[in-house]
Amino acid sequence: MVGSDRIDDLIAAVPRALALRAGLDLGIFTQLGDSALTADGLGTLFNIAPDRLSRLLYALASFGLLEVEDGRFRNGAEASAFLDASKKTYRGGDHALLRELWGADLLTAESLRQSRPAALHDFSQAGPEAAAAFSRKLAPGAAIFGRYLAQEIDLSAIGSVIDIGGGPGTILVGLRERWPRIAATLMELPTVAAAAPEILSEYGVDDVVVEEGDITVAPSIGRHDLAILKAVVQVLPPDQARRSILNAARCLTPGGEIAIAGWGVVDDDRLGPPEGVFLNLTFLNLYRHGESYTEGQYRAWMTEAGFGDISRSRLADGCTLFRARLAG
Ligand SMILES: C[S@@+](CC[C@H](N)C(=O)[O-])C[C@H]1O[C@@H](n2cnc3c(N)ncnc32)[C@H](O)[C@@H]1O
Repeated sequence: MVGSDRIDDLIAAVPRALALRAGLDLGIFTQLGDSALTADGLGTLFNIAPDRLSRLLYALASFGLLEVEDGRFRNGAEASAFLDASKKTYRGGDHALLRELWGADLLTAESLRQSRPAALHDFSQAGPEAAAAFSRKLAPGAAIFGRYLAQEIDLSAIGSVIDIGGGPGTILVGLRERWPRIAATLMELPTVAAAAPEILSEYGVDDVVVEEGDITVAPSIGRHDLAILKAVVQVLPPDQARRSILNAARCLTPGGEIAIAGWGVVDDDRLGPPEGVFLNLTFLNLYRHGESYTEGQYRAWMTEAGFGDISRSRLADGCTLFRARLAG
């Protein structure tokens, strides 16, 4: 008889992910740090009744994110490495963004039935407060991506980098932890650009040049050795996606490099990678036109823009990275 293991596994994964989210929302993993605390101790620190909090603590312990011994809870190895905000390897900063994305994901059937995004997110129409709030949600993950990118690309010969559609601009923060001397420019739509300096200053950075612009209309006013477009092409309709890459090429010096990244990329058969396939559903709920474009589409747009040596790789967090270079 055919069992329903696959369906059972899928359904079982959701409550675990939601428990993880609650733990991140409360800051449990960070509060625990390297210590071991009882539910009473944690309850006092969070001002939450211990008998209620302990349900979450045991739930997190049931799948190994926490460990429990003699009523004391401590971080398991993975939580200690990736969910404690005091660690450089922290990955939990995205939880505010995930709240928005998972909320949107619940609306997929509705978006399809209504032929419109049920949780519309329009970057060009967002007011200053909404734009700043969204950039804040992006900031921690973008800084982490900047660190990944700094490990991936040798930037020793790069004098100037531009992060196009960089939101809060914190990719540049992560990148320059390893390559501090590189001049950095953020190019963004006006409302998003306006919010960036304050967020960057919270990361201790005040020397990023913030340039207002629409990459689908014109390139940067400057020329740079590296242009980054992360999670930008995927939010645009196809004709604008193409133009964003054409204009990104015009931001570069001869021989300059482009790094196009995002989870919103799919193989030409559209069956993988899972990040791109499922983010494509999230996009149905958020954007009128953005989507996970195929590798073939990205390659065609880059080739048309004059790029050669096109390569595709996958970063540790599942993000797709295309790299390519203009002729010298
Ligand atoms: C999903 S966010 C990604 C932000 C950032 N790159 C990151 O990965 O955290 C998409 C960003 O693209 C920007 N954007 C959208 N259309 C743009 C355009 N035409 N020109 C410049 N930026 C644009 C948005 O304002 C937004 O900050």
